[in-house]
Amino acid sequence: MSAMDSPTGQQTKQQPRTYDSAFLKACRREPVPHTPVWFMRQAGRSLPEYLKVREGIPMLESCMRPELVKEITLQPVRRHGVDAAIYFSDIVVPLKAIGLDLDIKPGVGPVVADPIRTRADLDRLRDLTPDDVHYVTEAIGMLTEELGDTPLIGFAGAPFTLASYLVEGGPSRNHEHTKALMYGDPQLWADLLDRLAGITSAFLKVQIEAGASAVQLFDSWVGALAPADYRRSILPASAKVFDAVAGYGVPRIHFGVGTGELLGLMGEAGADVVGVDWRVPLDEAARRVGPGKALQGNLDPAVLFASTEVVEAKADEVLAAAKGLEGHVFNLGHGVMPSMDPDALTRLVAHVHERTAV
Ligand SMILES: Cc1c2[nH]c(c1CCC(=O)O)Cc1[nH]c(c(CCC(=O)O)c1C)Cc1[nH]c(c(CCC(=O)O)c1C)Cc1[nH]c(c(C)c1CCC(=O)O)C2
Repeated sequence: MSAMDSPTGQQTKQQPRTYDSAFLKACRREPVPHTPVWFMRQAGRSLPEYLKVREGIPMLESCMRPELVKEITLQPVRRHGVDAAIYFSDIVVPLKAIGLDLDIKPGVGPVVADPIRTRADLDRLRDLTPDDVHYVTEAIGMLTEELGDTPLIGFAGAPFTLASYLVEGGPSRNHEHTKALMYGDPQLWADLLDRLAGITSAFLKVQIEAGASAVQLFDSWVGALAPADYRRSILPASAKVFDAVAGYGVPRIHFGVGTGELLGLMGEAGADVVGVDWRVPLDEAARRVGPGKALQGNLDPAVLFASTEVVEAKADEVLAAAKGLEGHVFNLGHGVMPSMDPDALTRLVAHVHERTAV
């Protein structure tokens, strides 16, 4: 097989269609025709058309049906006119794909039957091969065709956030078992994160080679850690993931919640774009991250429950704080909530486009 027949060859051929999009330009810190907008969790339960196509199909099963994944990924692009699509999946999909016994419980989140806490448990975390997630390659192939010049963002969970679900056995407020392992057995912890970094890298590579134009690494719960612990116990594994996909030249976005004290380190791990939650204004976030990186964020999602005037005024505050940035991708400070009014999101996209049009 020659290089041009390989999935990588296809990627090279597809890249130009999305290359000049506002989203990718902002990620590369180039001038943009308008500030690009997308929303974390834009595909999902805030949309009636999502609920309709998902009816009776469990979450993880829906992630393995390419036609359905394509439809759900496209829904927010059609409805809101966002500048990028995010691949419909979940951070636990690659873990399910290597055979772990886990499920996503509605209203709860990922639940793992047998938590991973000992060295012997590590054997259950085998490497991920493209074959394990053939449905991802298939779905992305169909998606990039339909999306045309709208970029598709691939994503994965970062090693810490995945470890938290695996070690706790489910969602956790305090991450107590996870931290006990991290502090109590640093070598086992490092080996666990290294393994997860390998799985995550392989999963992101599959998405990029199938045609994703950017990737986001979600470390949603890493804000639970102090900077010194992040640097020692997390950064090496996240850096391994970013290094593994550096050669593709697609922008790498890194996001977590409550990460005000970690923004600089998350950039250092190798992100091109650092996602910021609503707690730190973007001008201050830029000081913490330093030069050479774009920022993504950061309207408080709860603002969307206020009146249109309030939403627009708060969005303008975000845009004002972003004024001097090298590159800005507008987003919420965390995901869309299921009870949000989809029309408020559509109006917000139009408002940001209008306000920033050059
Ligand atoms: C921590 C995390 C998870 N999953 C994800 C993260 C990181 C992002 C974040 O910080 O919010 C990532 C994720 N999960 C999902 C997406 C789809 C793409 C998109 O952003 O639109 C993405 C990017 C679909 C989903 N993932 C999930 C749903 C809801 C399941 C359903 O529709 O029945 C969707 C659409 C389930 C899920 N999966 C997870 C949680 C916490 C939940 C919610 C549990 C609940 O309240 O029901 C784990």
